[in-house]
Amino acid sequence: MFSGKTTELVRRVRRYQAASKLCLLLNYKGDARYAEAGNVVTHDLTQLKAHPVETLEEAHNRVWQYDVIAVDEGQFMPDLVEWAERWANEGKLVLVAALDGTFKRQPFLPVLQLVSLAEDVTKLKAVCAQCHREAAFTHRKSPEDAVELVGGRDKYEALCRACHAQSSTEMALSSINLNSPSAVSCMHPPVKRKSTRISNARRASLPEAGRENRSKIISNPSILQSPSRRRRSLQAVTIR
Ligand SMILES: Nc1ncnc2c1ncn2[C@@H]1O[C@H](COP(=O)(O)OP(=O)(O)O)[C@@H](O)[C@H]1O
Ligand SMILES: Cc1cn([C@H]2C[C@H](O)[C@@H](COP(=O)(O)O)O2)c(=O)[nH]c1=O
Repeated sequence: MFSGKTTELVRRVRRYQAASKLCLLLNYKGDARYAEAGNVVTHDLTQLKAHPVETLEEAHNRVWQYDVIAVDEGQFMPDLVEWAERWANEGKLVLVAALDGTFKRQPFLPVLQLVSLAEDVTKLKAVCAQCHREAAFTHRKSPEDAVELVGGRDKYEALCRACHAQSSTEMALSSINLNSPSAVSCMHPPVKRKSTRISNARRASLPEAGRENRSKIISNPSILQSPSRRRRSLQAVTIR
């Protein structure tokens, strides 16, 4: 999120409109964040009139009138692949802005399927809200676990690899109530693992309560997955 997907979609639609192309802009109906229902709105509040839908099929009976079909929030369209591919095969120019991954860095599968069907793919990045490097990932700041949770700055921030890993670990730690027997019983017996040892600086930053119990918790490798901050980024290159 915050990488400029909607900004780029709006830029391209306006450019085609300037070239007298008829453009249909579709947005996700479930995104009721903004007063003007259905409009596509960027995080810096640029707006463009759009048609709200829950599925792309809902728009099919009007698509014939347009040259360009632009879809925002493509990750929420359950029939994204089927209709984007069909309209493209019918000669429409189809533009899709979508998240490729969830807040857990899991794939939004239809979006990744579309990558192999598309002629062009642009992956945009935001600025890491913590360290100001390039940010390719989204961190959810609130505790909800469902994949779909509409929100903006109130619930999400863009983070780089290292800051995302660190924030996810901190969320996992803070979600464990140290006084709860169930939290304790789900832990593995403490294992000495060099790579998961907590530093004195990190220990000092933890809340007073339960500080001595933290070493038990971080010995559970499923909870602590933070890579070293020195780890390099993963760069993927696809060749067609
Ligand atoms: N961490 C951030 N990195 C980059 N841009 C940000 C960030 N936080 C807020 N913004 C603002 O968000 C705008 C991009 O918004 P938008 O196009 O809606 O992004 P997306 O659709 O990818 O979420 C930027 O132009 C900038 O003004
Ligand atoms: C990462 C992630 C995001 N969402 C939601 C949050 C926003 O409503 C949209 C993304 O909007 P943007 O145009 O990219 O700013 O998706 C979600 O439901 N689940 C997630 O994992």
